[in-house]
Amino acid sequence: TPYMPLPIKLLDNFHTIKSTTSRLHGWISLNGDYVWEDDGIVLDAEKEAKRVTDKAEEMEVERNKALVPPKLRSGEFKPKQSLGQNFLTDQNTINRIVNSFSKDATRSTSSITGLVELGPGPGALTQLLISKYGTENFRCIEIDQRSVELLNKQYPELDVRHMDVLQVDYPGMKREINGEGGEGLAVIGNLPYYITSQILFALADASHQDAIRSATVTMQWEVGERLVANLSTKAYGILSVVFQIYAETRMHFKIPPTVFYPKPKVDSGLVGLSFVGQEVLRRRLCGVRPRDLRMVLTKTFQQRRKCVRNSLKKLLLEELDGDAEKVQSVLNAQPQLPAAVAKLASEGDAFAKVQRLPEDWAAKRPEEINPAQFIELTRLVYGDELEEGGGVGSGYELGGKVWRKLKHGT
Ligand SMILES: C[S@@+](CC[C@H](N)C(=O)[O-])C[C@H]1O[C@@H](n2cnc3c(N)ncnc32)[C@H](O)[C@@H]1O
Repeated sequence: TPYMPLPIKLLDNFHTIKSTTSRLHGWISLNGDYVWEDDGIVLDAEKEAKRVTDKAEEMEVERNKALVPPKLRSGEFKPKQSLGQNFLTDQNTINRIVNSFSKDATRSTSSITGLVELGPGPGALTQLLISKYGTENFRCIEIDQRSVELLNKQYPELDVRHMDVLQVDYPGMKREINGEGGEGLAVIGNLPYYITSQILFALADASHQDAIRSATVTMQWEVGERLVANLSTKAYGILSVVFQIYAETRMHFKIPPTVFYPKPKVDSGLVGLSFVGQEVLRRRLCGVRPRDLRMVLTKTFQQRRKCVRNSLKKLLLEELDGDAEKVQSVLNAQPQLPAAVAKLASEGDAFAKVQRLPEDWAAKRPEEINPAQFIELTRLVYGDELEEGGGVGSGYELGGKVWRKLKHGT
């Protein structure tokens, strides 16, 4: 259908087809049909890819021209500050957010099979999402009864759930839409900023069970900066470490206060997260338990100016029943990577390649330790679930609620 998202992944494949044989074997048209070389059609792959992209964007612009953000009659829907209600009023920004969502959600697969909007409010994003994806596989989560009523009236087919976004059972919702073992959900939302971190941590937990594939969400600019922060910067902290282990993160663009009503006092950013999924996550953690990682991160970043030796000493004393000698020997250890991680590193895996702790790790501050190294630091303090032969122990659960218990902002 003309409303199908552009199959970016398929276009990637399409390039691959050309590069391996230096001749074009096939191409994909806008409606998802393949045409094979055998059909007698030979095209310039890059030109065709560009043509398809341009055409899709042109159609998108045309289609969205008819849309305007919902106008609320005065007195009908007074924004509540306590619920973080800052409504989008600019259709161009709405289009850009939804376009970024489509890209994030189709990075590893060609189509979106289940989507969830967090906090639809009066429906600025909802309207465009329905026009692109329909209502069947779409769920909205909203705590404000007024919004639920408004959306029910406007889109009777749409499933709007009147509930707290922090109580969503994502694995259950995924099963409901896509069945057992189906694709993870794609999440979108202009979030209520007062619970941003908690929402994100709940998504990380859900990704333990492959319930979430991607999230494209607005947040306060500074929080977004923390998610994508590089090592040794002021913004680097728990959010950076967790989400750079659990996902690929990207800052799509900055959003000024002027496109919201009422105008927030801060700049916003649209962040895209593509969760790596259970299999890659298990490989990255290689037997380390997420709840232990959480403890190490909390202890070290609580005292971000202190070196790791000092901030972990108390924790180690507790773990090692007060045996100061053992604590010293851990703090002086030069740990090797587990064989499975070393193998990945030697094969060029970008994450594993930087996973080994440096010699002077104990003298470093937490902001100097990269996300992969935090996994090794946790292994050192708490051990892991690896068996004799180096395999991951049976019964090794990633966990249901691990991250979401963290206090907001830490
Ligand atoms: C920033 S507004 C976005 C509204 C709309 N999507 C837009 O872009 O114009 C955040 C929305 O989240 C809703 N909300 C706030 N706290 C919530 C919670 N705990 N659970 C579910 N929804 C919540 C608010 O009622 C509001 O509609």
